[in-house]
Amino acid sequence: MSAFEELGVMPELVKAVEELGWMLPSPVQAEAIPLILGGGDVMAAAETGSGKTGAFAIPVLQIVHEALRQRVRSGAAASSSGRGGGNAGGGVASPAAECVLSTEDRDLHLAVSSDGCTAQSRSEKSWGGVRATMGVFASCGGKVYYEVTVNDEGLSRVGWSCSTAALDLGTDRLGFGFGGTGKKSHQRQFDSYGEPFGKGDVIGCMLDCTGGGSVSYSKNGRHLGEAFKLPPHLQSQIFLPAICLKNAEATVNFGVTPFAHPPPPGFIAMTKAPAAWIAAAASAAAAATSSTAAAAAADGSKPDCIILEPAKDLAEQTANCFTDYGKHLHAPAIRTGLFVGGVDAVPQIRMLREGVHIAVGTPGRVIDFVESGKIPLDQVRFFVLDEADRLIADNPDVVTKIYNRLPKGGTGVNRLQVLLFSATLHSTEVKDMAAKICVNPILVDLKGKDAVPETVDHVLVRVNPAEDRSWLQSKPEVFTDGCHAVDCIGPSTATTRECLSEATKRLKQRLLQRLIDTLRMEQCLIFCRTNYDCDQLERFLNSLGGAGGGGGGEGGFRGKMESGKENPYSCVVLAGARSMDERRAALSAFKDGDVRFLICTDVAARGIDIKELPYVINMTLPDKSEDYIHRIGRVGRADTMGLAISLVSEVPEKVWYCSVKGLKPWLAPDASNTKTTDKGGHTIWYDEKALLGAIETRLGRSIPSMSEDLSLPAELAERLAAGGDKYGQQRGGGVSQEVTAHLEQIAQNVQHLASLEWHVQTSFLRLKQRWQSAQG
Ligand SMILES: Nc1ncnc2c1ncn2[C@@H]1O[C@H](COP(=O)(O)OP(=O)(O)OP(=O)(O)O)[C@@H](O)[C@H]1O
Repeated sequence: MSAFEELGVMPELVKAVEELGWMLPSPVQAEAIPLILGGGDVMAAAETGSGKTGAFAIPVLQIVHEALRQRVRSGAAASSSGRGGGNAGGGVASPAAECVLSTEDRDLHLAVSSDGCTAQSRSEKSWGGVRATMGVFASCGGKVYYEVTVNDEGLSRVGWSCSTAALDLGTDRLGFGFGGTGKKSHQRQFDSYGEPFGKGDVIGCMLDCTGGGSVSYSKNGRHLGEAFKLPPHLQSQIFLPAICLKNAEATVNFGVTPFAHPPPPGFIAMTKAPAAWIAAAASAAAAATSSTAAAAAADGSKPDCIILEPAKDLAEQTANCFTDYGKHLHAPAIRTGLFVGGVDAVPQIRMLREGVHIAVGTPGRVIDFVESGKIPLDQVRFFVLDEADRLIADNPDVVTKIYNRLPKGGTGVNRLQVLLFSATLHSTEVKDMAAKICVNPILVDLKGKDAVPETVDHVLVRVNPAEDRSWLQSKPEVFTDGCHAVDCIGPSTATTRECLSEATKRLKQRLLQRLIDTLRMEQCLIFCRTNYDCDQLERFLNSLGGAGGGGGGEGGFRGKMESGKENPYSCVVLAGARSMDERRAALSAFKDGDVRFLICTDVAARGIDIKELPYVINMTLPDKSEDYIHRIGRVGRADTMGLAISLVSEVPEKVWYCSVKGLKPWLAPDASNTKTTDKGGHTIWYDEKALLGAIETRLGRSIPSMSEDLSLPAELAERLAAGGDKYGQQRGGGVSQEVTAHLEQIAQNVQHLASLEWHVQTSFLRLKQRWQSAQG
C-alpha cells in the first residue's frame, strides 16, 4: 500500500500524483488530507512550496467525486424511470437500478464499503446511521423486502426511514427500527418485539405498502409479526432502507445476490420492484427544495466546491492542478472551471451552463457570478480560501457574502467544509474570520509561526549611494521611474535626499546586472513594486540584451527575444497591467525556460509554482512583511535549493503611490506632480530600512548580507558546499529529507523481516537435509 493510500486517498488520485513523481505525502498533506476526508474544517499553515495545493485538492477531489458518483447513480435511475412514464412526481427509478448504501446520506463516523453493501461504525459511544440510495413510495401499493446480515458483536438497528429522518433510526416520527436487543423503536419509544439478534443473524426488513402500510421483520427466515403500522400522515412519503450501528458491522442485500432466506409470500426484492414504486434518494431529498435545484442536482452540474484565489495566475495554476490530480477520475469525470476577471465572461458563463463541479476563481468575478445567479451555490459542500490571509485582508466582504449564501448542510456528511490555507495564517483578521465561517476548525500548523523553508537561503545587498558613487556614470543607461524628473540630480547635489533617492534607483538596476553576471543566472524571478517599475526594468534588460526586445506592440509579447536562452538578459513581464493572454504567455515562456528573467509585481508573490527556480531578486522590499515570505518562497520549493536576494536601500527612496485603487500616477494627467501625497502629489518616501526591521522581527532573525563583491555570506557558502548543494537543484543529491526519514523509519522493520526470512530459509534447508539423510 502506498503512503498516499494509507491516508485514505483513492487509487485514481494516488496514480495521478505518483505520475507527478510524488513518492510520499509532504508533512502538510499527511496531516490535512485525513482531516478533510474525515469531514472537518481545516486551517493549514505550512511553509511556501510545501505542497498545500495537493493537501486540499486531493481530498476535495475525492469527496466531490464520491458525491457525484452517488448523484449520477441516483439521477440516472430517476431519469430512466421518468422516461418510462412512471410516477408523475419524477424521481422514479428503473427496476434494474442499483440500490446501495449511500456514501452521502450517512453519519461521518460510519464507513460504507466501496460496493455500497457493508457499513461499519466503530464508535462505542454513539450510533452511526446510513440510508440506501433508493426508497419506496409508501403509496405504491406493493410489498418490498431486503436483508441485513449482522457481521459482529456490536449493536445494530435496522428498518426504514424517510430521507429527512434522523440517521439514528427510530428516534423520531419519520423512522422505524428493530434493534439487536429485541426492541422495536419509533419516536424514541423502545418496545419489546420479536427476539434479540446478533452476530451471524440475518434480519429481513419488510415494507408492506398495501392497506395503509406496515413494517415487519424476520429473523433467519422466521417472520416476527407486524412491528408498526404506518401513520396516515406518512402514507405519502418515500421510505428508504436504513440501518444504524454502534461499534458494529452489517451487510445489506437489496436483492442483487440471492437472499439468505426467501422473502415472505407477496414480497419482492427492492431491486426487483417496478419502476413506479421506487424513488431515488437524491430526488426525494431534492423534492423538498426548489424544483430547479432538484432538476440540476440530478445531472450533477452545479459546483460542489468554490475555491477563491487572490490572483488570476494563481487561480489558473490551481485549476490546472485540479485537472492534473483528477485526470484518472472517470465515470463521472470532474469538471473544473476557471472564473477570473479581465477576460471575456461569455465562455465562462457557457462553461457554467455545461456544468462545473469545482469552481476556482478570483473574488471579483466569483462574487459577480454568484450575485447574478450564474454560479449556483445550493450544492456547494467545500469553500476553500487559498492564500486565506490575503483574501481576508483584501476582500473580507466577498468572503462573508459568499459564505452567507452557502448551504451549511447541517452536521452530517453533507455539511459545508471550510478550508483555509496559507504560509502566513497567523493574523488576527484570519482568526476573527475563521471564528465566523468555520465550525471547530482543526489547525494544522507545522511551525507555530511564519517560517522560511530550510531550502530557501536569503540575503541582502545593501545599496548605499553615499558610498557607491558609480551611479554617476552614464553607462549602461538606466531607466528609473521619473519620480525625480523635476529634481536637480548630479554631482553638485549628490547629498540631497532627492538625489540620493534617484541614485538608489540607478544603482539598483546596475547591481541587478552585476548579480546576473556574477552568479551566472540562468533564470530568476525579479519582483518590482509597481507595473511601471516592471516596464522600466524590462527596458533596461532589453537594452542590455542588445536586441531591443522582440515584439513590444500593443498586446504583443513584449520583451520576448527570438532566441531567449542565448540572450543573457532575456525577460518577460507578469504584472497586473498586462492582459491575461500576455501574462499567461510570459509565465509559460519562463516556465519552459525560453526566457531567463520574469519581472513581476506582487501578483506573482503567492502560490506561483515554477519548478527548480534557482533565484529570486527583490528590487524593492514589499511593504507588507508577510509578502516577503511569499515572494522568497518562489524558490526552495519541493526540496529544491534556492537563493533570494533583496536590494535594500540605506537611504529613503521616493516612489509612486496609488492613492486611488486602480490609478496609475505615472500615467495620470498631472504625472509631473512628483510632490508627496501630503502635498497634493503622487509620491511617498519609502523607508526600506524600516521595512527590513519589520521583516526581521517577524522572522525572529536577521538576514545576512552579501559582501561587496557579491559573494555569498560565509555561513551560507559553507553550508551549501558541505551539502554538495546547488541552487535550482534538489538538496542532498535529489533524495528529499522526508524520503530519507521514511527510509530510516522502515529500515529497522526491513532488517527484522530479512532476519526472519533467513531463519525460515535455513531451518527449512536443515529440515530438508535431515529428511534426505533419513531417506538414506
Ligand atoms: N508530496 C509531494 N511530493 C513531491 N512533490 C510535491 C508533493 N506535493 C507537492 N509537490 C510539489 O511541490 C511544489 C509546491 O507545491 P504547492 O504549489 O502546492 O506548494 P504550496 O505549499 O501551495 O506553496 P505556496 O505557499 O507558495 O502557495 C509543486 O511543484 C508540487 O508539484
